[in-house]
Amino acid sequence: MIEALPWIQRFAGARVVLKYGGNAMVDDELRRAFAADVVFLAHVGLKPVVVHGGGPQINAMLSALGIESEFRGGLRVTTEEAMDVVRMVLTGQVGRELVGLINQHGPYAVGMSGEDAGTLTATRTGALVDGEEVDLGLVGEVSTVHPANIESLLAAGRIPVISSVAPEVDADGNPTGQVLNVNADTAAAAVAVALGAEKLVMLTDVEGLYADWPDRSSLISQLSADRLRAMLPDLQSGMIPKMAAALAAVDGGVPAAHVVDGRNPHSMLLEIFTDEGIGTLVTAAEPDPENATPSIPTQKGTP
Ligand SMILES: Nc1ncnc2c1ncn2[C@@H]1O[C@H](COP(=O)(O)OP(=O)(O)O)[C@@H](O)[C@H]1O
Ligand SMILES: CC(=O)N[C@@H](CCC(=O)OP(=O)(O)O)C(=O)O
Repeated sequence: MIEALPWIQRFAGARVVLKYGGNAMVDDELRRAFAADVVFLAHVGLKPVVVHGGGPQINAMLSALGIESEFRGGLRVTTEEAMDVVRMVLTGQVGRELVGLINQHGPYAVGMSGEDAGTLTATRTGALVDGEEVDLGLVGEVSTVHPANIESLLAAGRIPVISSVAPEVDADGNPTGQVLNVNADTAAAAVAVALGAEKLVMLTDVEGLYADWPDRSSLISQLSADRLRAMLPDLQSGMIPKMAAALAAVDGGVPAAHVVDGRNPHSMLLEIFTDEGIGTLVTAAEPDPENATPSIPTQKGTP
C-alpha cells in the first residue's frame, strides 16, 4: 500500500479511461475483480471512465443465432444482421452486466452507449489487409466525441460505462440514421483524448505487446510512440486496432497508454500503482534505460 501512496497522490483527480476487453471479461472472478478495481480507483480519488468491448460475447450470440462472421485486419466484418446483434450484446448485455457488478459496491456506474447524448459519431472505415482495402460493412472509426454527458456523470461522482456503438455521419458530418460497430479500443482512445485523460489502460488476454509474437521472451515493457508507429504495419489480428488506439491516444495528448493482462486479477491496479508496472506502456518520449528521468512523469518507476 505504501508503494502506492506517491502514485495515488500524483493521480488525484486524474481521468483514466479503462478499456475492458471481451476476452478478459469471460471469467466471473475476473469480472468481479475488475469491477472492484474500478470502484477502488474512484475511491482513491481518480475519475475512471470505462469503455468496454465484448467480442467473445458477440461471437457467442452470432453463433447461437447461426449468423456467420469473420475478422479482417482485427475488425469484424459487420452486416446489418450482425450489427443488430453487436448493438444488443454490447449495450444490452455486456454493458448492463458490468454496471451491475460495479453497483454491487454502491450506486456508482451509469451505463450508456456511444449513441447516447451524441457522445460518439463515426464514419465508415475499411481495413488494409496485405496492402488491399477491404470493405468491412457497418464498421466505423470515431469521427467526433462530444463528452458533455460523460463530464456531467463524472461531476456527479458517477462512473460512466460506455459501449462502442456509434451513430454514422457522412463526410459532411450529417447523420445517416445508421449505427456503426466501432472497435472498443478505438472508441476508448478517442474518449481518452476528448476527456484529456491522464491514462488509457487497455485490458486484454495477453501480457502486453510482444516485439516478436508469439515469442514470449519478447514482451515490451515500455516504448515510444515513434517506435510503435514503426511496428504498426507488421502487427497482427487484435493487436492492430489495440496498438493503433494506443498510438492515437498518445499522439492526441494522453501521456500514457497501457496494455495489461486482464487474465490476472487486479493487474490494472498493479500497473497504475506500483513502480515496476506489469504490462506494456506507450509514451510520447523514448524510455530512459537508466530510469533516471523524473521529469518524464509517466516513466515506470517515477511517480
Ligand atoms: N505482437 C503481439 N503481441 C501480443 N499479442 C498479439 C500480438 N499479435 C497478435 N496478438 C494477439 O492479439 C490478441 C489480443 O487482441 P484481441 O483478441 O482483439 O483482444 P481484446 O479482445 O482483449 O481486445 C492476443 O490474444 C494475441 O493472440
Ligand atoms: C469493428 C469491431 O471489430 N468491433 C468489435 C466491437 C467489440 C470489441 O471491440 O470487443 P473486444 O474489445 O472484446 O475485442 C466487434 O465486433 O467485436
